Amino acid sequence: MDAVLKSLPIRSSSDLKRPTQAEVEAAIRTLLLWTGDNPEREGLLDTPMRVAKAYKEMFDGYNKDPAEELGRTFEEVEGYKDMVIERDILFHSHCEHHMVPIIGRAHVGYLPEGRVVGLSKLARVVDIFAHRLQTQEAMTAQVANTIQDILKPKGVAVIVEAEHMCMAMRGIRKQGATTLTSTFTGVFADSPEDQIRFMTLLRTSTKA
Ligand SMILES: Nc1nc2c(ncn2[C@@H]2O[C@H](COP(=O)(O)OP(=O)(O)OP(=O)(O)O)[C@@H](O)[C@H]2O)c(=O)[nH]1
Ligand SMILES: [Zn+2]
Repeated sequence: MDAVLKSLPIRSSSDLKRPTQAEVEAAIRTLLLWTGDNPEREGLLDTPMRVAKAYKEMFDGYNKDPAEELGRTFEEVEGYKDMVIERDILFHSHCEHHMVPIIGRAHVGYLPEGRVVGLSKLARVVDIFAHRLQTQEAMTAQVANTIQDILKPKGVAVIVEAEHMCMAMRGIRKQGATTLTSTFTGVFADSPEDQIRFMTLLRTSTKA
């Protein structure tokens, strides 16, 4: 549990009182009134309950510890010394400013140092951080730094590209604009050559 709390972007659990289901549903009912709709009409009667359930699922990253996902490692495959890259990891997150979706993909690579991790675990780490309120910069750094700290490879490279619905659906209303962020740790941090190789491999495709 301590490890979970350490990885959370919040102060400390003692500062926070988790609301009851009834309190959450009342808050959602207030939001329904804020839209101008009538929470008593038939179609909206169960909406507070459904939204509370949906929030539990969309924000389940607060209850998960990325260290657990990265804890099970395998000995490096003999003879393989190069980068391991999992690209096009699709994710959904929510921006911490407006609580509306961020939709994008993450590309995660690392240079193994003795141990490798199951490929799905890289995507799980992305999802854990995506399922919290985020800025794209923070999420990118959290994914890279967590893999670096727990797996301790020679280096980690993470690139995230995403569309922020708060820029598409409201405010400036620029549909299709995407934000690119990157974090390079370990040997990647000081090696433009490795960063370029990572980006070159990301663009490499054997698909027709
Ligand atoms: N750096 C960064 N900014 C973000 C991210 N998600 C949303 N934002 C921006 O956060 C800013 C919040 O700006 P504010 O002026 O406080 O809020 P606002 O009046 O709703 O801003 P507008 O979106 O310009 O209408 C906006 O410029 C958003 O585009 C993110 O992941 N990273
Ligand atoms: Zn936003």
